[in-house]
Amino acid sequence: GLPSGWTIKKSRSRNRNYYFNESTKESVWEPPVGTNIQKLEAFEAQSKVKASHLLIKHRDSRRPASWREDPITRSKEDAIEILKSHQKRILNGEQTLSEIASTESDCSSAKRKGDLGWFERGQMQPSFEQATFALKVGELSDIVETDSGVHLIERTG
Ligand SMILES: N=C(N)NCCC[C@H](NC(=O)[C@@H]1CCC/C1=C/[C@H](COP(=O)(O)O)NC=O)C(N)=O
Repeated sequence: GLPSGWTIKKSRSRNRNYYFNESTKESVWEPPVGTNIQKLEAFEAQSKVKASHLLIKHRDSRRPASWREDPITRSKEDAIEILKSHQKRILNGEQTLSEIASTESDCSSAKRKGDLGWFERGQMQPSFEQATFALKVGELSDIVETDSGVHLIERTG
């Protein structure tokens, strides 16, 4: 929604967006004249997502250890079977992802019921990011593989 020649940049120092004009090289905090504010707000809204996840690691994980088990020696196939059993219980409403993640997730986020907080593109491993941004708020992913292991993801924001 910006006039041509302008781009949005992320200011690290003040954790907010600013607007940069490629030709004049000027930076401004407020959207330049001619910006379609509705479109800009829609774009900025979908740039961050909030999610919780349940991670089951295996012996080929980039770090085959966790708060709950060290070392982790299960095979990737076994990790997928374990995650499928959790997926079934979540899908039939027996348990929530948060409840299971608290005791079963091999990520330190287990202490926060699997919550990873808000994140933007470029922060998580590509397959995890892609899967999360494809979810609607409240939706549960299918099994997602990353170098960390295998995950179920619930988008919460
Ligand atoms: N911004 C937030 N909240 N934290 C930084 C996350 C860094 C990011 N992490 C991941 O992509 C894995 C997969 C999705 C969640 C995640 C968690 C990993 C999984 O455990 P590990 O393989 O590291 O032992 N534990 C922490 O990082 C990365 N680019 O490596």
